[in-house]
Amino acid sequence: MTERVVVAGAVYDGGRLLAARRSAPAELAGRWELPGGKLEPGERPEDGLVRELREELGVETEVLARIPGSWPLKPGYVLQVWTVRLVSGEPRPLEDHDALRWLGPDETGAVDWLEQDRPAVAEAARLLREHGRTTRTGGPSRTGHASPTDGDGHPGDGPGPSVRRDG
Ligand SMILES: Nc1nc2c([nH]c(=O)n2[C@H]2C[C@H](O)[C@@H](COP(=O)(O)OP(=O)(O)OP(=O)(O)O)O2)c(=O)[nH]1
Repeated sequence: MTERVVVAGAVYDGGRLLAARRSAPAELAGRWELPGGKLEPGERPEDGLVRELREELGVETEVLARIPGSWPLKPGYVLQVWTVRLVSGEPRPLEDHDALRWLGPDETGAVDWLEQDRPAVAEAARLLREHGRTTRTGGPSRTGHASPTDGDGHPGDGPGPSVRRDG
């Protein structure tokens, strides 16, 4: 049996990771996940992920890199995860979710993730922490500009509530 792939995004913006709380089905409702959905037959994973994030959250995204691994879900389905950069739009819980949260790399333990998402979330947080040390990702960049190349950056200047500057 070929397994069907569920593609999910570790969506980054302003040095934080997006968590989405499922509203359905009943057995998953209330638990947090990386947003995404089922890949259509013949669809490239990167294309499917951009499509799902547009449908579910109303945002445009750019897929960055695969987080190595493949995690079993319900029988016949596996989860694969990519890091994703938010390009434009403000994520809204349009489908499948009833709440969204931006979490700093040291805050990912604040929500009750689905078990199957935990390894990818841990790796996404690690990458975010590592990346945050070498680039200025502290300030929110949800307006679409993502080239913090000049100026001092002052990562704490923006309204982002949960950005840590240490480390
Ligand atoms: N999107 C997503 N689904 C996950 C994750 N972890 C996990 O167990 N799942 C499960 C929940 C669902 O049973 C399945 C994904 O289905 P979905 O309902 O999000 O997919 P979809 O948007 O394509 O919806 P549909 O075709 O069923 O209408 O995988 C995750 O991190 N992201």
